[in-house]
Amino acid sequence: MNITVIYNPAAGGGREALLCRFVAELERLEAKVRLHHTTGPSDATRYLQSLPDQGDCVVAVGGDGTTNEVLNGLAPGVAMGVFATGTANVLAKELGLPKKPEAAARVVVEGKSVSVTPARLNGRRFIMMCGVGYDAWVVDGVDLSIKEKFGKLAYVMAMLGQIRRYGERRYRVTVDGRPLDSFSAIITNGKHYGGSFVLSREANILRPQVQVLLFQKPGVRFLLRCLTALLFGRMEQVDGVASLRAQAVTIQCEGAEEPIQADGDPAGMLPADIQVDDLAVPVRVPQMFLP
Ligand SMILES: Nc1ncnc2c1ncn2[C@@H]1O[C@H](COP(=O)(O)OP(=O)(O)OP(=O)(O)O)[C@@H](O)[C@H]1O
Repeated sequence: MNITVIYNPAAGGGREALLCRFVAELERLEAKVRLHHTTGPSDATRYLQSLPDQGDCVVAVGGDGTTNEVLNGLAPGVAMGVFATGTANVLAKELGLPKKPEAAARVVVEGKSVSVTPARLNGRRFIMMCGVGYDAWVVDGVDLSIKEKFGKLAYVMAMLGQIRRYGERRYRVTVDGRPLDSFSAIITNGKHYGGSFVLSREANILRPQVQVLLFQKPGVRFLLRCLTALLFGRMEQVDGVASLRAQAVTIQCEGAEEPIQADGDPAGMLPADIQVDDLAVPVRVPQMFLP
């Protein structure tokens, strides 16, 4: 098996020792490994696009941002693997990927491939989720130096910092042609969010559709109810949260510059045009994986 490993030395504060163990196990399993260290944002995508042959599988070693950049450079038909060394690692939680480097390497070589259909946000692919409103403000508000030192705590601080703003913007979200209003929206491919929290029990990463969660009531008390429900995996039961399956979504916000996040990183500004992609990606998962 020919494997291209893309390692982000900045993800999760750097995990060089884990990378070495991961690569050693791949080689022990007789894989031929080509290793690339990313040099900055978008480097993974550019590097992959420059390769005449990416091999049988490209493995992202990093967090969800690295996986996103690998996904956007992946050639059609090439499988994608993940060894999660980032901060939140939502995709790894969704796919039940092991944390230990040796076990993660075995999934790449000895696991199975499942078809995951990403979606496109303004033309660029994402694999887990994108969002506007509170969700995007939190991603935008993360202090990167705190994230580097203290990991997930940076997200908690950003969440607290943005709570008061919730409800200040109303978005027009058109879900498969149906116009709806919302004070925040998350468009998700999978069930998980922010690590191991379950955002949507309706979502299924193996289905070529996205799940649209709309937060349709304003007010800090409503937001706190939603955040509490997230802790217990009961978001879709909250009165005022709508959960809809969709193929195509547009999001607009009149008269304001509003950020979007995709796979946990800033992804430009509204308006947003989100479409389920035409092409599925084979993703390496454990033999036992069930969605
Ligand atoms: N050499 C580098 N130096 C600094 N940043 C980099 C480098 N290579 C890639 N990046 C950027 O680092 C960002 C963060 O990486 P990533 O999201 O994988 O890790 P994380 O934020 O720790 O994890 P998670 O997204 O799971 O919380 C990516 O968006 C990528 O553009």
